[in-house]
Amino acid sequence: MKKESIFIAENISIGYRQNQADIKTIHSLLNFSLFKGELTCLLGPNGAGKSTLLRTLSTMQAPLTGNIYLLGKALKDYKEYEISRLIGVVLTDKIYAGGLTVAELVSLGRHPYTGFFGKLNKKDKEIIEKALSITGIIDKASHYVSQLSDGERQKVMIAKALAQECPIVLLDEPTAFLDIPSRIDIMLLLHQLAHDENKAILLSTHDTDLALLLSDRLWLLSRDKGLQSGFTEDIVLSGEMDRLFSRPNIFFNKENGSFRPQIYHHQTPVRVDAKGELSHWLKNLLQKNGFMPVSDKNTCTNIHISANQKDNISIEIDNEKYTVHSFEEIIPIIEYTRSMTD
Ligand SMILES: Nc1ncnc2c1ncn2[C@@H]1O[C@H](COP(=O)(O)OP(=O)(O)OP(=O)(O)O)[C@@H](O)[C@H]1O
Repeated sequence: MKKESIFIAENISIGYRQNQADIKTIHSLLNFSLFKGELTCLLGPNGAGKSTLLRTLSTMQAPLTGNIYLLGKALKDYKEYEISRLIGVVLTDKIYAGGLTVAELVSLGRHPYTGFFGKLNKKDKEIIEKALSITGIIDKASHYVSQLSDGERQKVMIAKALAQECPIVLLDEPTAFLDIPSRIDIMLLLHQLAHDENKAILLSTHDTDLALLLSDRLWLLSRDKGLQSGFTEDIVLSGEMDRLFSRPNIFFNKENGSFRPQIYHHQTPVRVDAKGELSHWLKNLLQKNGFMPVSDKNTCTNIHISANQKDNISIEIDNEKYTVHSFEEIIPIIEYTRSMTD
C-alpha cells in the first residue's frame, strides 16, 4: 500500500540569508517526501545541516529557493495559526520558561485551540494530562521548569508538542540529554505515535543504534552527498550507511547496525568458532585488540579460538592448546605465545 506524503519538497536550497549579497547555501536541489504514519530519522555528521533542514520545514526560516508543499499547498501560503495546528516543533534551543510550571508550559501546546484568552476546557485539560503522562513527567507537573534537569526539560517540550495534537511533529535531537531508559522510552513513544495516530514524525539524532531499530525511514544528510532517503532496512543493506561518515577509522557493521572503530595496527587473522552472543563478544574482543576475526575454516591462520560457554574457551596457537575460563585471559595468552615465537 502506498504511503501518503504530507510534506513534499521540490528542488529546495536551504541555508542562511544574512542580506541580499551574503547568502550561505548549506544544501541545494533537495527533493524529498515525508510520510504519514511513519517515524523518520534524520542522521548526519555535525554541521551536515540537520537543524537547518528542520528549521526550514518548521517555517522558522524559508528555503532559499524551491518549494515545499504541505498537504498539497505551498508552505509559504499558510497562515501562522494554521501552521501551529499542523506542525509541532521541539528544538534544542535553550528554553526560556523558568517562570512557568511544567503544566503551564505544556498547556501552551493547546494555545492554537484555546482562543485569545487561552481558557482551557475539560478536553484541553485531559489532553495536557495525557501528554504529561505518556512522556513520564506527570509527577513534575507543578514544578517550575527552572527546577528541572536538561532531560526532564526535554520531556516537557515533547509533552507540549504532543498536547498541540498536530499531524506532523519535528524534533531536533530529542534524546540528546536523556539517559538510556529515557531515550528508549521517547523513541518508542514517537514510533508508537507515528503508527497508532498516523502522525508524520521527523527527528534528527546522533543515536544511530536506536534510529536503525525504530525508524521506518531514514534521511541521511551530508554536506558532500546531500540527502539520501529510503526505507530503513533498504538503506542499511544498500551500503549507504557506510558512506555517511567519510572517515577511514570507522566502519558500519550491517549485521548489528552499529558503527565501529576500525583498528589497523596489526591484523593477524584469528579463526573464531562460536555462536550467537559468544561469537559477537569474541569478535569484539579480538577487533579492539587489533586482530581480524574470521569464521571461514579455510582462512590460513595459526590461532584458533572456540567456545561453547563463556567460561570454557579453547585457544589453539601453533598446535599448542590452552583452556581459559574468562575473556580476560584470552589476549594475554595470544600475546605471550606470539612473543615467544617472534
Ligand atoms: N544562523 C546561522 N547563520 C549562518 N550559518 C549557520 C547558522 N546556523 C548554522 N549555520 C551553519 O550551517 C551549517 C549546518 O548547521 P546545522 O546546525 O544545521 O548542522 P547540524 O547537522 O544540525 O549539526 P549538529 O549535528 O552539529 O547539530 C553549519 O556549517 C553551521 O555553521
